[in-house]
Amino acid sequence: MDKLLIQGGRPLHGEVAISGAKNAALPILCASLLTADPLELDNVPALRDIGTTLTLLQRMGVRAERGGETRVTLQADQVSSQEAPYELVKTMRASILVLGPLVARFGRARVSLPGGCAIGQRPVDQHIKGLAAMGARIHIDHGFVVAEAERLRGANILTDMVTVTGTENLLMAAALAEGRTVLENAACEPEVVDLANVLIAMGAHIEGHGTDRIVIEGVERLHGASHRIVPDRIEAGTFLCAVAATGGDITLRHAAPDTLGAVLDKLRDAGLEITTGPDWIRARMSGRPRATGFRTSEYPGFPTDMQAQVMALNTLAEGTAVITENIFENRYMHVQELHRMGADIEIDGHTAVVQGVEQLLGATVMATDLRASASLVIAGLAASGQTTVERIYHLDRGYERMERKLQALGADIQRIQ
Ligand SMILES: CC(=O)N[C@H]1[C@@H](OP(=O)(O)OP(=O)(O)OC[C@H]2O[C@@H](n3ccc(=O)[nH]c3=O)[C@H](O)[C@@H]2O)O[C@H](CO)[C@@H](O)[C@@H]1O
Ligand SMILES: C=C(OP(=O)(O)O)C(=O)O
Repeated sequence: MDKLLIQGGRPLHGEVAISGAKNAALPILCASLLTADPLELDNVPALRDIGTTLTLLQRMGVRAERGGETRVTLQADQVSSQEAPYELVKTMRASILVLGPLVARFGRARVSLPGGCAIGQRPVDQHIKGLAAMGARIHIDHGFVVAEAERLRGANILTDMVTVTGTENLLMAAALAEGRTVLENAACEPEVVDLANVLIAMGAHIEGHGTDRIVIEGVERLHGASHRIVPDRIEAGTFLCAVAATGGDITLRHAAPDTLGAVLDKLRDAGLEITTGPDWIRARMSGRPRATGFRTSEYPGFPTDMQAQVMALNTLAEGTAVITENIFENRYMHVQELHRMGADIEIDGHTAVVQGVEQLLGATVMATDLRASASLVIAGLAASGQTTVERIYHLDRGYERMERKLQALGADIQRIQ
């Protein structure tokens, strides 16, 4: 299993290109199931999860052709199976995003329940509730969600909580349903907006995307489209945390600062000097960061996907930061690993109290989930001595060869087998 070897203490300098957003690309790849026409995508990130999704779609009969580094063309004109097997779904929970499109276009789906996940139980009951409201006959059969419907009917759906992939599944299903669907308590994330924009380009009638109330007038069929995936705001935030921890001066290219408001606010509070343009962010840091507490919440609040990374920054900060994780019930797996590097963090339920220390010490640590692995890399870049991060397949799920991007910024980091 690959590991990362990091010699800490080097400031970061230079430019880094931000890749397309994982959490936009995943639902948009699944949207290819909604039409027999080609869906041409650009700025698709080269990530483990993208590979898994393409494998899943190809197993169903979707044709997928890569054109160059970041271009993918998909065509679902020869789909032969509406099944998503456990061995793929268990490695990537976002596989549930084929459920809505399969039922909407083919009238049936058999998708494995994702199973457990490091950061929480992450059920899909709201996805099921919404599709049932649209007339799908759904039951759980030996660990699979089995759904059938001659044609989905529009419905008024109020989800019990804000769910990003739940909103996305129901948005895709409603695009081909008969009549009007209203999604209340919908997710407002930029990745949901990007999906809606692709669906509109494919001929869907959608209004209110980006707000908590989305109205969809279903159509008989959708056609192909071309689309460029939005930049990954979490990758951008991760690099900003890295330079805030190591010191230095970096510029992020192909970024979307307008999707990072809450994160930029907190990192400025921590002492990061940030300037932005339409598609770039420059960040300069000298001296020790200041402790910066936050509470995670749905967009546009502080994103849970940035919690572990800003916690890593806080372990080195001057003062005490109080962090509350409100989205997932077990998203502090990185804490025990940060402790191994000398961090002073106390957990009390959903709250973490981080007392900054002068210096972290390099150690061998183990990645437990995607953003936990990013927080360990950030800590290793700032620590004194060598840090080995094990099980970095977690990191590869959501970051495109992070070590190469960091090497280009001057970090001493190597991938080893
Ligand atoms: C591929 C993708 O886009 N992943 C993102 C998506 O995950 P994902 O869509 O899985 O996360 P949700 O927004 O659905 O989860 C939010 C909360 O609702 C709960 N819940 C959700 C659905 C459901 O049917 N029942 C239920 O109880 C979850 O357990 C969690 O506590 O949004 C999360 C929250 O912004 C991000 O951390 C993930 O990076
Ligand atoms: C939790 C995340 O992704 P996923 O929902 O794919 O596990 C993430 O991107 O931080």
